[in-house]
Amino acid sequence: MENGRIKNIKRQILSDNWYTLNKYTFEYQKFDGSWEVQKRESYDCGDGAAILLYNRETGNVVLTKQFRMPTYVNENGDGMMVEVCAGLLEGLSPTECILKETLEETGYRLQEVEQVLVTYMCPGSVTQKLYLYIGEYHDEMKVEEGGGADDETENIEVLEMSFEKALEMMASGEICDAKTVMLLQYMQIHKLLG
Ligand SMILES: Nc1nc2c(ncn2[C@@H]2O[C@H](COP(=O)(O)OP(=O)(O)O[C@H]3O[C@H](CO)[C@@H](O)[C@H](O)[C@@H]3O)[C@@H](O)[C@H]2O)c(=O)[nH]1
Ligand SMILES: [Mg+2]
Repeated sequence: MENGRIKNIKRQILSDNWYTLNKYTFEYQKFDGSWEVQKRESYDCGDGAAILLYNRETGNVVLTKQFRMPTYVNENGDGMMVEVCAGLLEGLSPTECILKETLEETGYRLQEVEQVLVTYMCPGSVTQKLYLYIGEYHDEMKVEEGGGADDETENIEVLEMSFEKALEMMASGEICDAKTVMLLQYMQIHKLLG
C-alpha cells in the first residue's frame, strides 16, 4: 500500500465461501492529475508454490494430472490438466509448503529445493503470487504413494516422463498450464536436462 496515486480504498466482500472474492472501490489519480473512482473485483485464493521435479541421471521429470473444473468449463476437453506439483501456502513459508506438497502429491521426500521465479499469475483479477521451484529427485526419495492429502478430494495421478516428452506435450498444447510451461522453459533455457 505505497502508491500516492491511490486513495480511499473501500473493500466489499462479494463472496466468502471457499476463497474470497472482494470488490474494491478506490480513487485513482490519472496522468493529468485528476482523480477518478475505479471499481475492481479481486479474487483472493491465497499465495502458492509449485515445483518441477527433475532427475539428471534418468533425464525424467515428475508431473501431476488432475481434474480442474475451471478449465473444464472453458474449452479444456475432459478438464484434465498436466501440471507441476503445486499447492497453497496455508500459513507455511513457500519452501515449507512445497516440501509438504511434494510429499503429499508425488510421494517424494526432498530435502533441497531451489526457488527460481516469483510470479503473479493473473494480476488483473487474482491476488495470487506464486513461488516457483525446481528440485532434483532420485528413486530412493520416493517414500509414499502420493496422489494428494487423504483429507482432500484431490485424486492426483503422478506422471514420470522424459523431459523430451514433456516438451513435446508443451509444444502440442497438451501441457497448457502456465506455471508448468514456465518451469519447463526455465529448465530448457538453463540446460539443466538433456
Ligand atoms: N470443497 C472445495 N474444495 C476446494 C475448492 N477449491 C479448491 N478446493 C480444494 O482445495 C485443495 C487445494 O489444493 P492445493 O494442492 O493446496 O492447491 P492446488 O489446487 O493444487 O493449486 C492451487 O494453487 C496453485 C499454485 O499454488 C495454483 O496454480 C492453482 O491454480 C490453485 O490455485 C484441493 O484439494 C482442492 O480440491 C472449493 O471451492 N471447494
Ligand atoms: Mg495441488
